[in-house]
Amino acid sequence: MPSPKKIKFSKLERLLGEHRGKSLPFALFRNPGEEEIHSLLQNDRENPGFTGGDQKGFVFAPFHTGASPTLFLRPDQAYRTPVPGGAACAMDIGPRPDTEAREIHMGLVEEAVREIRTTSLEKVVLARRFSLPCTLSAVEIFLRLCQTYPRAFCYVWSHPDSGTWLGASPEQLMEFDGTRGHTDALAGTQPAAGFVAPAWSAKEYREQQLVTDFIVEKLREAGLEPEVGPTRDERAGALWHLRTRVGFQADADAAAGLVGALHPTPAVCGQPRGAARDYILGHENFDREYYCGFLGEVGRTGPGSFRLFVNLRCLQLRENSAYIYTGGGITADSDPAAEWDEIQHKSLTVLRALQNSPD
Ligand SMILES: C=C(O[C@H]1C=CC=C(C(=O)O)[C@@H]1O)C(=O)O
Repeated sequence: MPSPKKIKFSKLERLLGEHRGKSLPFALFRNPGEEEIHSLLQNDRENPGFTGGDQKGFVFAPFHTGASPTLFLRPDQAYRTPVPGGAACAMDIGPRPDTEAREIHMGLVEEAVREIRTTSLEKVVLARRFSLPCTLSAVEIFLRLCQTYPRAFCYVWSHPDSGTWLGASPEQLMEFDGTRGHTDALAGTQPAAGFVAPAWSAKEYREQQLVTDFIVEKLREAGLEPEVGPTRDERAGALWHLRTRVGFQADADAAAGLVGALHPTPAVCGQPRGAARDYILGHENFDREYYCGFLGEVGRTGPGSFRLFVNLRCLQLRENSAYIYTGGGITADSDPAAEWDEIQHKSLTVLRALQNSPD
């Protein structure tokens, strides 16, 4: 990978304009807490695939490998650009009420709760996709996400084999520096009213604990020693989640193998995983494609290193419209109306960047 050249935003926009004109792959991302945009551009349309080892670049993987390919971007050009200031979105916009969609989602949740109460399925994450008109450019939306969510992993990914996706993810799948790594168990959701963390119910703790237990089990199966941290409240835009960080020591091969073993975790799929995945594929009326997949930079801080995030709070940009994806974990105690409210709240993360003109 060439070492990234520092360029101004206006120059980046020009380069991207030319690149997009030729339908060539690129990824722009801003790491949590950073004030710099990283841009990686590939000069052809080849997909080298994600092979691990000494690879350097950016991976974009689907929820379910059967349906969409795992894509890998080789960075022929790499740039660093300060995030330009100014366009954060106001927080006062809400999703449009949609009675029919609400009924459908509540029906799905009711059916899943029945399944959970009568079978070995413990948790399943059920999602919804909806579209709305959008004429903003990908870069414009990306900037709004960066400026509005300084603690999220914000990205835009564009590839002829996947289309254009954007998001502001609060969830790290795994970070690994060559010897040490960690992964996050993130689940449980409540709307944020101010900066005081909410009180959590037993249902939310249980939903999140399932994710931590799954991660611990996968680490042990890989012969690694999980270092489980405390469970904390985590603010993500206008939401709170519960997060437990699990650290480990590993070599590069073991860490790469762990990515495959962990994905998709019960935070985006369910438990037991096979039954939850079958349930999702059989009941959701759309293809998740890259929603609930993972993405991130590979090989930047050394051979075998990576920093991967779960593709949540995301959208797919189409011609003059956007598909928004949002889901939530269903357990035996789930209340269908509350689950609907939860996914409506989650959709606000990207809706704000689409609907609100910052001018
Ligand atoms: C599946 C999503 O969120 C996951 C991550 C955090 C909290 C979640 C929850 O409370 O259900 C979900 O597991 C989504 O945002 O579409």
